[in-house]
Amino acid sequence: MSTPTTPRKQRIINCVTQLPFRIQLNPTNTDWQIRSTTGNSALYSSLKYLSKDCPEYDHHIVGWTGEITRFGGAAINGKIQSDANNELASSTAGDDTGVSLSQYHLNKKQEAAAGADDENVNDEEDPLYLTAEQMDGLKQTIQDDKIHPVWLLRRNQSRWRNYAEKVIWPCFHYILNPSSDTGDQENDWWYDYVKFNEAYAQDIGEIYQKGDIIWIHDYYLMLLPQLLRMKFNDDDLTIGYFHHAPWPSNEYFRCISRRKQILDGLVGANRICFQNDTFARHFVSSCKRLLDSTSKKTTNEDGADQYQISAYGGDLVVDALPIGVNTRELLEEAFTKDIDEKVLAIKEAYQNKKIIIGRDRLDTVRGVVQKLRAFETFLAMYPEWRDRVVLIQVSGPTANKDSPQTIRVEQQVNELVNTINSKYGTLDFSPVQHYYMRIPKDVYLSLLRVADLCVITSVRDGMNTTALEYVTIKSNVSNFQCYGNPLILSEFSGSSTLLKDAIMVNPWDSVAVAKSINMALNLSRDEKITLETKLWSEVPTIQNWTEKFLTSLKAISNSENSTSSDGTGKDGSKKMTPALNRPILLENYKKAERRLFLFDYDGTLTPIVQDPAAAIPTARLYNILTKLASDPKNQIWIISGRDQKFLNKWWGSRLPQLGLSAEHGCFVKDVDSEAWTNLAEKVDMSWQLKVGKTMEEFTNRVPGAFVERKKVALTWHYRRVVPELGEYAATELKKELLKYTDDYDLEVMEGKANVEVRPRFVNKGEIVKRLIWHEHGEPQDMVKGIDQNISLDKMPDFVLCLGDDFTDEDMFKQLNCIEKTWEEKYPEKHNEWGNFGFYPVTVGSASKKTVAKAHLTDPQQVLETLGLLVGNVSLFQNAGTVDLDERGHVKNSESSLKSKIASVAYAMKRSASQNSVVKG
Ligand SMILES: O=P(O)(O)OC[C@H]1O[C@H](O[C@H]2O[C@H](CO)[C@@H](O)[C@H](O)[C@H]2O)[C@H](O)[C@@H](O)[C@@H]1O
Ligand SMILES: [Mg+2]
Repeated sequence: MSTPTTPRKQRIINCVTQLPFRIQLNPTNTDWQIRSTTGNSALYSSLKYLSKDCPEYDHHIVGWTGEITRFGGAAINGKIQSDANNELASSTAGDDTGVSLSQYHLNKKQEAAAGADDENVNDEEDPLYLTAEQMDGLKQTIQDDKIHPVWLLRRNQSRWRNYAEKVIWPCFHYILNPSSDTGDQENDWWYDYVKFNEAYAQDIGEIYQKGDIIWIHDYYLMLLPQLLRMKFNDDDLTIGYFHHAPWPSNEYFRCISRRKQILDGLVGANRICFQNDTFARHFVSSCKRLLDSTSKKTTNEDGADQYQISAYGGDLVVDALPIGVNTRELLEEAFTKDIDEKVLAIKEAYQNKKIIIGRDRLDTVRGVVQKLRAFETFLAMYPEWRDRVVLIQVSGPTANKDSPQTIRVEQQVNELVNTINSKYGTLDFSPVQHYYMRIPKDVYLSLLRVADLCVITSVRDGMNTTALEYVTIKSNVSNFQCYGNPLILSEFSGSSTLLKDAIMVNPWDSVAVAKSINMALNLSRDEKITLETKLWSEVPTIQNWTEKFLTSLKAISNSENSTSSDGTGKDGSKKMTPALNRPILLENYKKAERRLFLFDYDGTLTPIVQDPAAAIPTARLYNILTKLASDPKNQIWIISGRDQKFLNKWWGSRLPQLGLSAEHGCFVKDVDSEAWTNLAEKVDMSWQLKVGKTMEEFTNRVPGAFVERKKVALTWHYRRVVPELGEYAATELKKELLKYTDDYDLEVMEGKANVEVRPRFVNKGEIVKRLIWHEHGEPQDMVKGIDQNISLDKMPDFVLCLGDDFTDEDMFKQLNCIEKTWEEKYPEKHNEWGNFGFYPVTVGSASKKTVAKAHLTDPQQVLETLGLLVGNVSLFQNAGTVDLDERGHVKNSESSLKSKIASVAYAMKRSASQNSVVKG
């Protein structure tokens, strides 16, 4: 009799920037204190909900420990202490069973503690120094096999935050920092940002199981989706990314120097979700502008807009799902006897006064300055309210509290508070009560309850959870007449599209805000209740948000797991192309005798730029190709859509050793020759008239478009057109052009922001076929037919074919086809890597739809790879992503070696001192 098997629970790996607790060490003994953190309450309550209330999931949390510090207070022995704001830590990690830290982690930590950073050597005063006993203490304290800390123990622990907090965060909130130095500092920050993401990828690698759903949160981890794709190269891998912050307009986003890398990292996800549709749209337009992606707008099951993005040929879904709050728990916590008393006490303190509350972080975007200005205007405009209203403003410190901008905001706030209080206050009453501090949750809840009005004037935020919490509290009918009081909300807050029935204001317009405050305070009870009823129905619960996000990810996972016969997902979209294995390529290159290089030009050897005439080769590219061409074993061909004129100007006249093929195979110039063969000579060209005319008509209607007329092919370019219009016009143009294809045997091709027409019989694949079935090094006769009886040892034994575009797929197909033929014809003649040395490599992301066998991300990586072959670039520089050793140093780097040596030296020093203690 077979025993019934329990179905496997769906595993969720939730990746957050920081675990929901802080780890602190008692300075006087080995006790650890683990406290739940404040802030991020919505996200953490989602984690808590998944861990506690969703038995259908096996929920794992991966997150950085945050800065591990010492604390001054008394130790709490081996117990996790939760504070009022969040209890996740106690709920998920509170019992004393099991061991959460794998030996791997502890070893890592121990070595990190013992080994020096590249810039430092440990000493016992270092707050990061952990003895073996302290380590054991930590091991016993964090006991949960569902929580996976990411240890990043370099001396300067906050380094991991720099790029996210100093570059990304400001830009995402429409703040552009002036460049402070030559860019070196930003480079360092970026380097750490990459390493931070790499560390997560490494740790997830330890726990990942096929079928897991990975959910990544927010802008510290934007490279992680693609890193995981590359790591697992698993068709079943489902990755969702939720962006909690705002996403700026492309005009801002494109100011980030690493903008492409960031997008490239994100598009590894299957679904990317934002707080509202505006952010989703901004993201889509960033992808269109910077990644050349296309998008299709549809609607999701809730009837909201959804975008199907095709980035580098891979598909992903982009939409909005505003986060919610744990309304049930909040109401339970807010309506207790203890808080009743606090509410009464506040009311008592401000008798006969209306209470306006504000709770914001004190940074440049939360609009505290704007709020105070508006309040000042309000008191000036409505003298009748002067001693009848108090504004209780609680401002919490922000992560960037030492930045000059934050310091300036602090000064402005202090000045405004003083001005208002001295102008409109009396000896025994100040109309603004400003508290610059973190307040405990019970105080916060009391304020929400007692408020007659809440004013939120942020100039930019993702989702203002204070707004949601306020509306939740006001939904509860209780004593103290606090039910249904109104909310004033900035139209720039991410929550404004959700809480449509709040009283909307422009925080930059003090007079309008002042009028709104007056109006809100004068609302009748019925009006307030009507508003609140509507608002309350607009607040999402955290449970709903969590479930909706996961349900949509599960749907993606199910559809992609049901593979079609060719082994791809149902829609064929998420078959991942692995990164090119460059060390093996190098080895194969070295051993090969007859090497053939087949290079596409635009988007492969040079980056795509606005103006085709500006896509010219760099000196570095010349150097590398000159070196490559100087090796007699090498034959190099550029097979491009460009015309002869362009290729001659930049290549033929400078490096005649290169073979050239222009206009997708219409014209060919052999290696070491100047003569061009026209393979389209006999083709009827009368189609050019009609096609040209149609293209011109579209050009006249679409500002920014233009026609590139080559000898044979005609190309309609729309890179400079507004993306949505360009795409629409290209689709329409294609429809028109398809009308001519049968009469003239033409092919209409969609390229990168272009539509191109050429005779069907030529394509890049045909050229490749000719070049491979050929005696290596001998001159080509382009008119003669192909001889497939040529012996294998005369044909190339190494073919590196690189291309970025749709037309390059013909080359890859041809290579795959020849490889197959050779497999059958010469089954015994594989090289030592089990193949024939063919490398069809696409230039683009891993998620691109392609028949290539590997990928390089961009022309930069192409150059590095070619540089590697000619010895210009070391393997380490060429690594592409940063490969870390177990202490967070780049693998095989000098600092890694130094750190290892220091670690050994330290261990020896320790054992020597222990021995002397024993002897003593
Ligand atoms: O086969 P390729 O060498 O990749 O050439 C394909 C087409 O490339 C050129 O257009 C593309 O690159 C331009 C420069 O970066 C860019 O501005 C344009 O939007 C791209 O479509 C070229 O102008 C075409 O003639 C080639 O067919
Ligand atoms: Mg190209």
